[in-house]
Amino acid sequence: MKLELNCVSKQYSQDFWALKDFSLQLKPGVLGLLGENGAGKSTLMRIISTITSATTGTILWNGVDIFQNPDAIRENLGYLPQDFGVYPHLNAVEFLEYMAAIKGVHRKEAKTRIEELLHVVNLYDVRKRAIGGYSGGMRQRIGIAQALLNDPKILIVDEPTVGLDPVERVRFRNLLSDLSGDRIVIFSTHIVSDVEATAESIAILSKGHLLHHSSPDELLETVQGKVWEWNVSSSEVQELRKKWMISSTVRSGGGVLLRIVSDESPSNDAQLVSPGMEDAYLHCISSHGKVRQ
Ligand SMILES: Nc1ncnc2c1ncn2[C@@H]1O[C@H](COP(=O)(O)OP(=O)(O)OP(=O)(O)O)[C@@H](O)[C@H]1O
Repeated sequence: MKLELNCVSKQYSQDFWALKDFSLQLKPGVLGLLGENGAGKSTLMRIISTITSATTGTILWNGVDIFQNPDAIRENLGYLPQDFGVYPHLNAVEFLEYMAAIKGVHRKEAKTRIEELLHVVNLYDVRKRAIGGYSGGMRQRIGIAQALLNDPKILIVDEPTVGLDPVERVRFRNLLSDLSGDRIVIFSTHIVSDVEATAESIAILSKGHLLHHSSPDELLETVQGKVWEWNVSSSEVQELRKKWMISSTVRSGGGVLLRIVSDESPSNDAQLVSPGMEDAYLHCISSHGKVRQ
């Protein structure tokens, strides 16, 4: 099972490329697609889902060109878009039956599958309640259930954790991780901690360019020996921001504990500390700061 993206680009206007020469090979497991707002994540996901066409490049699903032959990927695809809308008056079972009909899943098969999926996403007990009364996290879980109706080999979820409270976020990313198995799961987010725990590989996208693709450990390795903590007084912080890349500030005692990503020690008083994923992401984005369309 292999999804190969070769130099995929999307041009929206004469001088604006939302995606430029994006190349990646994907195998089963969770890919965390990390990038700020406007980085091009949704554009990429819509292209893979064959909803939007690419301007140039190719995507091969098990060797078959999906732009020439979109059905090859569509029948293997589950997609949860960012702006997933539900029918508030339907209950979970009615909604999933409706979605199964649209996807052409046979009625009898759909019944068993829906029952099974309601357990997987932990909504079985509330299956008869109107979806309009569900919390944000419950809605995202019904969204995942609809994306899984055809037991897809590729599951694409676009910023599913936006608006979820911390408990629901953890529950949702654990669910994605459980679902990966022999599937390719592509999970986009701008929240670093979302991908840290669940993704087998992380792709960092910025201004339409793929900046980095590796395992989480390899990404962390890029900032090994470059993360420092330094206690300063709060009046110094603003000035230090101009000079150093500060990944976090924490009030401590009368001062502020800065976390700085830098090749060199910012001060004799600074201490080298273990890097975190947030530091690595920041380092990656800023060291490619000159990337432009
Ligand atoms: N249909 C469109 N026409 C013109 N520009 C578009 C269109 N869709 C997206 N864009 C622009 O392309 C860029 C990438 O958008 P995209 O939605 O792919 O980013 P994203 O990483 O998913 O961001 P977000 O997290 O905000 O959804 C943005 O600057 C966006 O404004």
